[in-house]
Amino acid sequence: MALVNSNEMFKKAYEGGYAVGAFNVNNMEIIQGIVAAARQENAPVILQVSAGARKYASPIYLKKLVEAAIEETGLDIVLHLDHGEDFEICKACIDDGFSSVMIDGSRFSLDENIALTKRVVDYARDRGVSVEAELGKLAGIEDAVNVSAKDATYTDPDEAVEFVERTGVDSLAIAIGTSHGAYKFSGDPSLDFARLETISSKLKGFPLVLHGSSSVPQEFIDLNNKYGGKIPGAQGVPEHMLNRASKMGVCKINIDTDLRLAMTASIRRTFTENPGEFDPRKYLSPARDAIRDMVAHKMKNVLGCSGKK
Ligand SMILES: O=C(CO)COP(=O)(O)O
Ligand SMILES: O=C[C@H](O)COP(=O)(O)O
Ligand SMILES: [Zn+2]
Ligand SMILES: [Zn+2]
Repeated sequence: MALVNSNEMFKKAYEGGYAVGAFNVNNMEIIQGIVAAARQENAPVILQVSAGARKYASPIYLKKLVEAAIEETGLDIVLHLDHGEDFEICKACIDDGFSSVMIDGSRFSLDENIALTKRVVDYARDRGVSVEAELGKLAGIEDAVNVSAKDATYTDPDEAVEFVERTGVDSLAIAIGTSHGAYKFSGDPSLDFARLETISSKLKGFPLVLHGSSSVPQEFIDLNNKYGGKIPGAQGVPEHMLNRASKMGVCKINIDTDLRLAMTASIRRTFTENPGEFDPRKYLSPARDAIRDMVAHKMKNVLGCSGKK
């Protein structure tokens, strides 16, 4: 039981043809729900913290909560920075004891992205911290920046090879049609599997990452809307597509929106069914259970990582 980097986890995932779930955490109940699922499923798990999460909860609280989760569950857990926007935030997280960081230079030119990523890799390597980078641009909302579908660019396979060679990065997030948030497709959902196939065949043995991989289950949309929410027309990545990707060199699959939907649906339900309730424990306990059940379902039926701890 320890805080571990993602290298060994990804090696096993690649060889085993499954993906590890990377779930965004912002508070105690979310962390507890996710690790309860990991323990129940005997599954590897990555807990990731965005810049917004650091701002909301303060890094020290999240770090201590994750340490508590490791101590309580006996699991190996990766504590990962999600979408680090510059060298300084990556360095701060590494210095704070994170075991993995993402440097997201996807908004820069190839050469600038490579230079920035290499700088983080050089700093992280000596400290045993794994580094994820991103090449290509996802549509959707990310740390309050909204990238429209027309500005999204899919990852070029040859650039991906050059990027990995020149940076020495440990994993790479690619753009093949997933996007952040609850509105991923306006028509039929589709991912560019031919592109994924090309990238993974050019980068044999190398772990790829998919961001924006919530499925936005209709069940949660319906529950939210039934109990007073207004989330019409939301659409995610179908689970069978994520399952297919998990067997094609994608070793890490990022999920945040589905946690938000599960948690909010449960809280809305409690409020509607028990309008007199005002004890936070009474609405946060079922919300935590809803997260646990949703994450366990992903591990078992989508990512294929149940039993792979
Ligand atoms: O990629 C993510 C976090 O980095 C989360 O994606 P979703 O918005 O699809 O959950
Ligand atoms: O990539 C985005 C993640 O869902 C994190 O979202 P956030 O920046 O609102 O915490
Ligand atoms: Zn990005
Ligand atoms: Zn992301």
